Amino acid sequence: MSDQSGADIHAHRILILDFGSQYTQLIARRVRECGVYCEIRACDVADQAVRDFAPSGVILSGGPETVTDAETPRIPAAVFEVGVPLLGICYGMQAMAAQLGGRVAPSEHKEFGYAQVRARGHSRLLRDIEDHASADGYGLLDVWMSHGDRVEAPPEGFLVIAETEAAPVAGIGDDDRGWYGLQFHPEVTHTAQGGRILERFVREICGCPGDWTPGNIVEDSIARVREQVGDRHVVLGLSGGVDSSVTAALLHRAIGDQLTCVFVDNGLLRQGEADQVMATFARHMGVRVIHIDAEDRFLTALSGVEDPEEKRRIIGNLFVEIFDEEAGKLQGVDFLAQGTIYPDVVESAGNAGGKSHVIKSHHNVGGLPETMKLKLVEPLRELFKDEVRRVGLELGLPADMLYRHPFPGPGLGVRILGEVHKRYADLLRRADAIFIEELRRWDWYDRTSQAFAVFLPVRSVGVTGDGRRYEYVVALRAVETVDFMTARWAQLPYEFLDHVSRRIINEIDGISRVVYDISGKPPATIEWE
Ligand SMILES: Nc1ncnc2c1ncn2[C@@H]1O[C@H](COP(=O)(O)OP(=O)(O)OP(=O)(O)O)[C@@H](O)[C@H]1O
Ligand SMILES: O=c1[nH]c(=O)c2[nH+]cn([C@@H]3O[C@H](COP(=O)(O)O)[C@@H](O)[C@H]3O)c2[nH]1
Ligand SMILES: NC(=O)CC[C@H](N)C(=O)O
Ligand SMILES: [Mg+2]
Repeated sequence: MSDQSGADIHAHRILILDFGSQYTQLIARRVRECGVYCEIRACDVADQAVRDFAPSGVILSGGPETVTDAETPRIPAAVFEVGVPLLGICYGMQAMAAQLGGRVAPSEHKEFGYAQVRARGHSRLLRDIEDHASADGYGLLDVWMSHGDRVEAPPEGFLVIAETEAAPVAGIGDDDRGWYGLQFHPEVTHTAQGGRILERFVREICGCPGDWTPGNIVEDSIARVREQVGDRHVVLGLSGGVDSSVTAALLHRAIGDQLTCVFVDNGLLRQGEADQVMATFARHMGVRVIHIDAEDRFLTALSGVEDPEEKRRIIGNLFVEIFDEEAGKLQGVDFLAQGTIYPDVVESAGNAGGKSHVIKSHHNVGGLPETMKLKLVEPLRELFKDEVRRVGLELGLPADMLYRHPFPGPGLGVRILGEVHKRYADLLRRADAIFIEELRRWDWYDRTSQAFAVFLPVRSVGVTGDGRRYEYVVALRAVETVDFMTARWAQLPYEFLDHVSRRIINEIDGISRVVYDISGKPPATIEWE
């Protein structure tokens, strides 16, 4: 497709081959941050597909396998034949080395986490990029490693461009062909100069101009949606959260009146959510929104159910059942749109390779019933949250909507531990509203990425006035994160926590104790269930 100036915005494109790394999407994201369009394909993609893609460069991801074992993934021959620059990362470099005649072997010296690399300044890839200079003329880089195998000898034509104590060949390069390998991971934020290294590769070495911007992403998504949907109609599950709001704005722009949004009040929403959604979309943006009050249906279906995955499945199924019913009442609806984004997909192990572990079946991915009749439209499926927000700004959505904390589709259903009861949901809604109100008042809302209260169905003794109370416990959770894949607990001031705790216990009969969650992700997750 073309942008307004008529230039083909896909003319320069990077192909990323996925060998099963947890970080493949991060590579894609960093490449896009350089303003360069890219796509991920499985590592066993057909040779013809590589040629058809016509990449300006290819990046080979890391992966869990050992290249010297039998039947482990190999790089398709076409990758070496299309004559463009290559960058192998970790397994990608090891596979490159092995296939081009170098030597790779499992090593006694495994490196996981921080390492310091000595980079030799002569390669085009690493030239002038360093965190510190060493006395003997090497550039020193602070990087992040995760490997047990290593390259022992580079293939012919390659020079060693980086080394560590444990990996004498931590980087290889052939400037003539623009072929490189790095044992460390430039795509993770712990590799301080990683962004620069990837930018050097895609912009300078592959020659991509960097014109892949949020504006172009919007134009491209609109074109794809129009092509997919044609003249049929789409029902969109609109929660009022960031992802479905951006999806709604995008679809509204792409297909106008062919879009109907369905907002489901499942009885597990935040305080005041329904009014807010109807006001923003139906009244101000002129989008058609149907408001369904389904509290009883959800609470009845959840009665007696304690297991979090089971609760997600029930909630996801009911959502789709309701979308199906509403679609049936309208004319010509073939599609269901959802604001699914990449972390929902990877944590439910729904990614292309399917090699990641299931952490939680996010209701909109793993929780979908097999009998669903509607086809999915998910234009944000490959983006991370912060990219979604940039797309939303581009679409003109108000910043206070885009910078709202995310709220999971199963809502309070996974914030009430174990069985869900209406009384618990009502108590939790009030505690949560106090917490959020105070975060805003103390100017902490925008300094945390997600904050909420969790209902613990255990009772604890308290004393108010001279009376005994034997009531429930609420945990407060606040985290800082960029992409919600990893997170730190927020170091909220003690005075603030003290104030919130008092308000919750004093104002809400039925809660006698408040605790603060100090677990990171990993090893914990953001939600408690
Ligand atoms: N109450 C709801 N009514 C209709 N659809 C919903 C509702 N809750 C969730 N969904 C659908 O499920 C998708 C995933 O929910 P999720 O909470 O991950 O995203 P979101 O609500 O759009 O954004 P955010 O992550 O900011 O909360 C939504 O994008 C939306 O399509
Ligand atoms: O739509 C959703 N359906 C779900 O089932 C679900 N579970 C977690 N989340 C949200 O995902 C992000 C990461 O959460 P976790 O660290 O708890 O997995 C956080 O932002 C969570 O709120 C969900 N969102
Ligand atoms: N992160 C990776 O790509 C690891 C590659 C290979 N499995 C090793 O241990 O060296
Ligand atoms: Mg949500």
